[in-house]
Amino acid sequence: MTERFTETLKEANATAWSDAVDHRFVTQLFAGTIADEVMAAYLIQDHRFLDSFLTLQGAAMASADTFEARLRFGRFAGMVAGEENTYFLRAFEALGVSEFQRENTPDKEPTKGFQAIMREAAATRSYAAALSVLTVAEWLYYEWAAGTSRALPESFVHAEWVTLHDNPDFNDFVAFLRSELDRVGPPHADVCHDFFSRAVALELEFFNVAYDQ
Ligand SMILES: Cc1ncc(C[n+]2csc(CCO)c2C)c(N)n1
Repeated sequence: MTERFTETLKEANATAWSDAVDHRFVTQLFAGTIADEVMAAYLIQDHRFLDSFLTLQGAAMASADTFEARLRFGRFAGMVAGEENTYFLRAFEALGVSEFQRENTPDKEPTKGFQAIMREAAATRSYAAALSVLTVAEWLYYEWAAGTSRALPESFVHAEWVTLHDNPDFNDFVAFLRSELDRVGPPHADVCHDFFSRAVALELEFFNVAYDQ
């Protein structure tokens, strides 16, 4: 049997991929030992990431070649815009992050990098390009979160950040993205490799800079 296209993409970026999935951010998140300042710095940047992510998802929805896919993106966008946004607001309150602090914290480099690559992918109007970036953002998070044998940390700030990325809806969406990219990617392999590998590098940097205070 030939290998899935998405598996080939991941293998081409195996080192950066596993450095991100096994990052100390993940280990400390599960252990509940992550410093509040690190978690706060990460979530301030990630809330902005979510904004550009939703923009790219809109582009994927527009460029998708089937009605089924458009429905699937639409359902997921509703979920992200609803529940997920309330997590951020509750977490900011629990961590004592004020609106003033959020508004006056500059974008870090990987946040800017993600905003740029998402705009770039959307501007290509290519479904395969948009999927390449979205698949990294979802699948990589699925891989670190879906450690079934690990107990959940106590604080909801930590525990919900795990369960948001390990639940049936999310896991199903990751499977959907992969199967779409397997289906439409191969004729555009170069474009997919390019976007995929830049997105993996940005994911790793995104974790790294949460520790720069
Ligand atoms: C840097 C960064 N990369 C990926 C994700 C994961 N992610 C982003 S949007 C989204 C959809 C709804 O959860 C998911 C899973 C993240 N949060 N931050």
